[in-house]
Amino acid sequence: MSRPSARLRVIINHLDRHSAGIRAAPTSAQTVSYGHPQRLRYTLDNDLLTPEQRLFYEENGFLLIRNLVSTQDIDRFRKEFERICRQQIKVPGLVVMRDVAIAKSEFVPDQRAVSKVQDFQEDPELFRYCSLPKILKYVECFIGPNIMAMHTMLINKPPDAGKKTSRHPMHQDLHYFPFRPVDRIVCAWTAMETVNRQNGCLVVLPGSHKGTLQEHDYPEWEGGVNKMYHGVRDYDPEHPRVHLEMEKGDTVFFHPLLIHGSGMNQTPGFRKAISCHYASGDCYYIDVKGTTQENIEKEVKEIVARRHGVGDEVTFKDTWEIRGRLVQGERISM
Ligand SMILES: CCCC(=O)SCCNC(=O)CCNC(=O)[C@H](O)C(C)(C)COP(=O)(O)OP(=O)(O)OC[C@H]1O[C@@H](n2cnc3c(N)ncnc32)[C@H](O)[C@@H]1OP(=O)(O)O
Ligand SMILES: Nc1ncnc2c1ncn2[C@@H]1O[C@H](COP(=O)(O)OP(=O)(O)OP(=O)(O)O)[C@@H](O)[C@H]1O
Ligand SMILES: O=C(O)CCC(=O)C(=O)O
Ligand SMILES: [Fe+2]
Ligand SMILES: [Mg+2]
Repeated sequence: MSRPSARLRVIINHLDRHSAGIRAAPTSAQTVSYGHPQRLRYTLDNDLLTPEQRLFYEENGFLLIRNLVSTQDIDRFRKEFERICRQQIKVPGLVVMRDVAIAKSEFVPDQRAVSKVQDFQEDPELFRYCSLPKILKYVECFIGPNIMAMHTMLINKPPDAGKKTSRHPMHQDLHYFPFRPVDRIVCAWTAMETVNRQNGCLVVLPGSHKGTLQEHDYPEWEGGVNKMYHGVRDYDPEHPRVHLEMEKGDTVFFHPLLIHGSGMNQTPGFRKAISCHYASGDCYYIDVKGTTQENIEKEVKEIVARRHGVGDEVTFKDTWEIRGRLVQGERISM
């Protein structure tokens, strides 16, 4: 763990004074002085992040890197997504999801109705995203050199059909994950076009990663909620939040306890983003029995049972072990 330099302490003071809205860095330089190096808990020593960036992640639970993924790469991901939607290729293990407002209507589904594809680890073109050296260099700063890609998504948030079902309730991604330690997990989420309040950008509660995993359940939304879109149970809409407006290629890295969601898409276009959740190859699986994660375990097992006609022999852990792919270093205990 590095010793904060004099420069770092200057930056902390600077952040204190200037981070309006976003929670400032430690309230005094003392809290990360030489005597307390353990304060840097969420990032590892590295040559990439500036002290400002490192402290920002420590304090806020996310870090936004502008213009990280190239236009060429994003255009290729978009083309591949379109091929999947047109059913020109079939990807083993891929989950295609339609918005609940469309799935539950008489509407004849066309490719435009796909709101999300998940688990594209067997699609070499989309999976390239998870192995991009530019992304992995950042991921390593949070979880170390052994890197597993655990969960992949391309989110195609549809124009809201009028029931606000395009929203994603505020949640912590750790709710879905039966592995630990929590600080060795990180999400990379890249905007595939401009994302703003109009088309439903990410909304985050800065600093919420310092809390614990909360109880999650379906929010009581009149217009319905998408399958598995659990939200934190006692969501306080008064909590200060930050809208992450991003341009094509901008990438945010965030901690799995950070409370986040996304607003409704009030534009006629589909809002696209691609993401991957990474975990260290030396993370380990936990049994979620008796924890707040029991409800999601049950739901996942029900879906697996229906889709694959299997019973209790497939565990929650198995569903993750099968999906995980090593992208750098060693797969030790995952
Ligand atoms: C960090 C992680 C964060 C997250 O993972 S957030 C949550 C991510 N979402 C997921 O994991 C996706 C879960 N979705 C799925 O597994 C599938 O899309 C789902 C819901 C099982 C549907 O699978 P399909 O193969 O399309 O099956 P189907 O068309 O025969 O529909 C079966 C029943 O499901 C319903 N359905 C489809 N899409 C839905 C939706 N978006 N929300 C709620 N219900 C939905 C559909 O109406 C049908 O219901 P019924 O049996 O007719 O009553
Ligand atoms: N009861 C709830 N439980 C969990 N999450 C919620 C709840 N109500 C709203 N949210 C989530 O809070 C976030 C903000 O939603 P909201 O629609 O109020 O704002 P927005 O559309 O992002 O921004 P704007 O203020 O510009 O409309 C979204 O992620 C939304 O899904
Ligand atoms: O792209 C979005 O709307 C956020 C999705 C998300 O947070 C998730 O699926 O876990
Ligand atoms: Fe999420
Ligand atoms: Mg709104």
